[in-house]
Amino acid sequence: MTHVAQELASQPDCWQVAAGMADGLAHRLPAAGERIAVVGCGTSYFMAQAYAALREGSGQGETDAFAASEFPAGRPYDRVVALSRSGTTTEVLGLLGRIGDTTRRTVVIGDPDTPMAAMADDTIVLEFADEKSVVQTRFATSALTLLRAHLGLHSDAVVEDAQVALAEPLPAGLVECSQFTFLGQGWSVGLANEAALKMREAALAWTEAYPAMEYRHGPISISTRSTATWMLGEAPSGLMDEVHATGARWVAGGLDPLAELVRVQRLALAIANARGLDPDRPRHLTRSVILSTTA
Ligand SMILES: N[C@@H]1[C@@H](O)[C@H](O)[C@@H](COP(=O)(O)O)O[C@@H]1O
Repeated sequence: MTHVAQELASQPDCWQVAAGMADGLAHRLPAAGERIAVVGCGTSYFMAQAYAALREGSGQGETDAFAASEFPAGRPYDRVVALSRSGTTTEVLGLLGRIGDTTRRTVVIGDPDTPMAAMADDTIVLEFADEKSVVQTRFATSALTLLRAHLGLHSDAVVEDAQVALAEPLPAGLVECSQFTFLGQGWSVGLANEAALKMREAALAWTEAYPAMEYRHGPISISTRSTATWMLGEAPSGLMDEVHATGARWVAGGLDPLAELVRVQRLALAIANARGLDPDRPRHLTRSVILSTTA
């Protein structure tokens, strides 16, 4: 079994551990009313997008998400929350070094013995969710689960949904599709972006991701009979019919969107397998990107 397959399958257990940590860490996570930015690269950025939408939606305070390389200068945040499995990603280190001392730096990382920990005011380590693989699954979803639980938006039902996502057969015929589009709304937009990234990283699949309503404004034009359009979370009314009219396959499930992401991770591995790819050795990728110049 590949590392990524093993790590992917441990997500229900990891989410339970992560959610169980939320109360004990409450004083170290953003308090209601704080103005925060949440940052990361790749998968960690997409988790940041999801968390920002959840926190804003819950009325806990202004929350902006940025790819670490795009963090704007001069914004007066109370706190920056950086997500990074490796704790070594150059763009995150660069921004932690740039921000002024009036902004608190909280990092959520997988490995304590890393440069990011040394640059932070507070380091939350999710060692139990760290991974051997290049392609991230459980670290990112566990970090999001911790943050989601801190907002009071996690329940055991999410873990049960993840178990269902691991046990149920994948929707028939998806492995043969030639193009995949993932759609989300609110916090699941970040998850749709992550779903698309997983399919690219592990399976070299042509994937796109959009906010569900944006899909109607142009991207739907590439839809064909060999497209799969996968909605994470509840679909806007009428969208399924519009997708069906293009001949594409529509996929949607009643699971929590984070558990739906687990189904997509499984699909990515199934496609990698069908194409003879090793998802533990994804093309052109490394576990962490360390650049010689700071973005
Ligand atoms: N190929 C990896 C991505 O899969 C990962 O999401 C990103 C962020 O890594 P980290 O969370 O360690 O900062 O780094 C690289 O780009």
